[in-house]
Amino acid sequence: MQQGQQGWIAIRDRPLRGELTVPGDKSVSHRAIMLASLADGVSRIEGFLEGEDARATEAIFRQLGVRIETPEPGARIVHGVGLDGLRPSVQPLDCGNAGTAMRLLSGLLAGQRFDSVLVGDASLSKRPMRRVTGPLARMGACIETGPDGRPPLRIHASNGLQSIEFESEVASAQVKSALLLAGLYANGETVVREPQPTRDYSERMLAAFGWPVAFSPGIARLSGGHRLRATDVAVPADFSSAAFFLVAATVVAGSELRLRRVGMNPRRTGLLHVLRAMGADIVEENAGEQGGEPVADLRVRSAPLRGIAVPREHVADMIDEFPALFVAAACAEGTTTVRGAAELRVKESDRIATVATGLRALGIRVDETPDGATIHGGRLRGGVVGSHGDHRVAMAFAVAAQCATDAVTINDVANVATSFPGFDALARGAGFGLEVAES
Ligand SMILES: O=C(O)C1=C[C@@H](OP(=O)(O)O)[C@@H](O)[C@H](O)C1
Ligand SMILES: C=C(OP(=O)(O)O)C(=O)O
Repeated sequence: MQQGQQGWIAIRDRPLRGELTVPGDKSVSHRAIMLASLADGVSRIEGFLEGEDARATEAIFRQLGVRIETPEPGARIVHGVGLDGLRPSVQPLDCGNAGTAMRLLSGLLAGQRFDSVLVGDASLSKRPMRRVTGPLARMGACIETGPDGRPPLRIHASNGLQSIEFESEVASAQVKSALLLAGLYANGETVVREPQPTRDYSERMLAAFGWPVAFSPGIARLSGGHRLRATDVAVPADFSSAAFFLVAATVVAGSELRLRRVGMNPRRTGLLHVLRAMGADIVEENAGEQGGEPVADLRVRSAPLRGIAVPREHVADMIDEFPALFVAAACAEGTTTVRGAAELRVKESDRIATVATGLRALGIRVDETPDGATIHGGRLRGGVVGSHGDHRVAMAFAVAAQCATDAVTINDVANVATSFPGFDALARGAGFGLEVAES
């Protein structure tokens, strides 16, 4: 372990058992703070993710003059300032590790009558921003990027935005949401079309806050000139956090876990279809609704997996689940192929390369392609892997360790707190062998 880094030593312990609730959805938490801040009136958010990414968004809105109270952990009371009530910040706005914060804010701040600067951590500072600044410029926004279209973003005061019809080349909810948020401030109708449908939380939540928005899979449209009305938001548990437990309980023999009240938005549950096609035993129970989102308890029992070709139509619906899926594929019999997932190369790390490198270190053959990989299932052995500062890669290797023959040391895991604070304790409680090691 490198000096000053936090890591894990993970080892197979016992079958995973019990019931657990994973923390609130990150995508919904970001959006709840944003829309509640721009609304007229006071909104209460329940199930807010107490992770660094969502808290970065919260801190930014405080900096922009919004009063946000924390009556108890996981709850927020947001005193909305109305569409034009934000105040400029002299200090840069720090998005930390959160691509969602930076991209959505670029659209929202492009409509303000003041300048803003958005910065991020080392990982976020390497991620591409032209995908949002390009179309926003067509709407009349003036945004300077760092070299090569990377952060920081200097957003100049708006002189008024014009709506556009935009055909996105990448399937990205962040791009779509940035343009819709800019569209709140634009003249006319903003239309976004996507090559594959992506998560529709912005559209659903805008509608819940009373803004007329028309959307169906792959297209969203709204016009400027309305107001947002304060609304209470109940954030469901994050499917992407549940994913690590779905895979772990599937691959560790003798396991049975129940994950309570997991968000089941169909644009998020691609992994469920793929794991089932590989042979997983996952049952949905108590299906219901929470805050306008479908939720269900997921009961998962261990089952042997076989490799498959992941259908391309599921890729966008499981874009954050590939580190976990790669581990499932490593434990499966036969080969699993992933294609059409080049977006993985521009996440918190290059997730194709970082997961492939770690799996190879644990004895698994992985052949990379520019837009995916072929994973040859086999016997995982112990070893040392790095997360490359990527929360989902760290958690995926904690899962991999539960079916490895020896201990796996996972370096650089502090970033897990961005999306899943308390993962290690929850995982240990379910039966993971997982110790924190500090150098
Ligand atoms: O809109 C969102 O909340 C998100 C969209 C996805 O990113 P892209 O839009 O870049 O695919 C996803 O990877 C990210 O974790 C959250
Ligand atoms: C890609 C992710 O988030 P973001 O883009 O917000 O950094 C993620 O959480 O896996």
